[in-house]
Amino acid sequence: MSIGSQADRVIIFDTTLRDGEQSPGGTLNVEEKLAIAHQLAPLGVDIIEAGFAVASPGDFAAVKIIAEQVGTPEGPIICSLARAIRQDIQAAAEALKPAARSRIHTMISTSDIHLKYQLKKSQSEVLAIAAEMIAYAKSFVDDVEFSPMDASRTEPEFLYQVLETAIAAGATTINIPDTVGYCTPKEMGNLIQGIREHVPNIDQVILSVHTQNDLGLATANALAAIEYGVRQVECTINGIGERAGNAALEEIVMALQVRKPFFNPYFGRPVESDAPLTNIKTQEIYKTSSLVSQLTGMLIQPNKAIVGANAFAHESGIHQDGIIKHRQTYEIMEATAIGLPENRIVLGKHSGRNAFRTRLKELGFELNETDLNKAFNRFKEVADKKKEMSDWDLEAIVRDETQIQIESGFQLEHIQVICGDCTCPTATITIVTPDGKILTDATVGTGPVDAVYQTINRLAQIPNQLIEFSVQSVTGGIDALGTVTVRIGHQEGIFSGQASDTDIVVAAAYAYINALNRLYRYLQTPSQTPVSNTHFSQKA
Ligand SMILES: CC(=O)SCCNC(=O)CCNC(=O)[C@H](O)C(C)(C)COP(=O)(O)OP(=O)(O)OC[C@H]1O[C@@H](n2cnc3c(N)ncnc32)[C@H](O)[C@@H]1OP(=O)(O)O
Ligand SMILES: CC(C)C(=O)C(=O)O
Repeated sequence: MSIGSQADRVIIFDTTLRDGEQSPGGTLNVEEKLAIAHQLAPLGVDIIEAGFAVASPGDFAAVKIIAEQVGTPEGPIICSLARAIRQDIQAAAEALKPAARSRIHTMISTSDIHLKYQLKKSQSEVLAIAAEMIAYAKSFVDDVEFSPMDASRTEPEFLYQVLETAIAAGATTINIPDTVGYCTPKEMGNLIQGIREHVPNIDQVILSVHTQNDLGLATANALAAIEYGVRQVECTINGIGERAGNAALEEIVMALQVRKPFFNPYFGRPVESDAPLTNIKTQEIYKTSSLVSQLTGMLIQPNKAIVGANAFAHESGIHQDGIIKHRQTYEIMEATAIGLPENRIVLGKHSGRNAFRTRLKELGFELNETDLNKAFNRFKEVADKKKEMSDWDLEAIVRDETQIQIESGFQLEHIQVICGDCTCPTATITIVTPDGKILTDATVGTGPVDAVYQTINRLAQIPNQLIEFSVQSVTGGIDALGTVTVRIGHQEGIFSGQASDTDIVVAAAYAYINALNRLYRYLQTPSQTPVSNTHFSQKA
């Protein structure tokens, strides 16, 4: 089957900042979105869906500043989502104005269940709205993407009709969302094939797919869609997103890279062709993944494909033996391909700034002198307690020491905790309040962390609910750095914080203070900040 005007490689549409940000508790503020967008550009994504401009003043500001700073003529296309509603399209167009190349992505549901219960509209009404709103979006930008939401559960005949109408109205990309992650890969293939056979003008546009991960099939479905001629995939870093998330960018890209001979024929190329299948600079993957995890507070499971801590680790003897004899016995790709360093020199308390700087550079962190010095001092402190510093320790340190600074908030001055099996866990804590007061208090709790949190609550006086508390050991060993992630709830919003230390009670205190500071900042300027806010990881 010909793919007509479709691209000769897979266009990577990154929606980390829109659908990814819909992860409960994983939302981002403007500075954080901008920091991620600045990393998505060198990663080489073709399109950044920077947000949903109409959703909040914060999201509008984020789309606008990303359009200004990242949407340069050489940079990616900047996109905003919009419902098929004038007000949404106007907001998107306005926010996107500064971008050299911009796209409005408008969508409306097409499945019977959505029409009946959500939109309360008939098929003919939806058809008319789609045509009118695509034409309206076209009056602002040439590049208009249309998504029939819940496409995979839409009656095929109606779907074909909507798509034909959307293309006639001026859509330049047609995106097929498996909104509820319901498809199997075979069904996805049939769905795309059906569209390509029954929508007469489909070859005039780029065909795209958006796969959700409810059944853990998002990447498989995206790859199946590619086999059937889709030339744009919508995906997110680390696969984050609404509910179980989206297809992970790093999985799709590395599958296309590692299995190029398998995919080449679907692009009409000889099996052995070496032409790239995406524009992604894979060496930027690891760095991007860490940044997204850090700023969203969404930890990466150790066994996550490509970017998990265990993805390139070999635990068992037979595997280690094979790896020593010949790497490819148990590795289908090299860690360096995603930006991890090849030779891991051991850093410890005797290491100097140069080795430290070099290793950070290998890991993808280029720090200015101030940040480097801060991180180096912390590195020395931790190295005094730990024999060996792993790459993950270094990342935790850089994460803690170099993130975007909170302008105002509480600071933890001192913490002392007494616990054991014959005493009441007691925490004595001193904090500095945002207006400079130094306050000290002590409280008993059911355990050391409970005592710490109760004491901080008495001092800070900001009511909230602890929703999640998790500790992750950064590396193995008794002296490992522990990273604590905390999520707290306050009315509609969820705020999270993260911090690392060799003492997990200390890390817990800093993580909690970081989350509280997010909440505090939100309470100071609610209209400036998204309703559901995110973590902030800072250890003073
Ligand atoms: C599958 C996806 O990921 S879609 C993207 C989902 N992302 C988000 O929703 C995040 C941002 N959303 C928001 O901030 C808010 O929901 C807003 C600003 C968009 C809308 O807020 P509100 O005006 O208060 O509406 P609310 O969210 O309660 O309900 C959604 C409304 O949009 C309508 N709607 C939903 N999708 C569409 C669409 N594609 N086109 C037109 N109308 C739509 C619904 O029918 C409902 O209308 P109703 O109030 O007349 O029943
Ligand atoms: C807006 C669309 C593409 C979406 O996110 C979905 O349907 O899941």
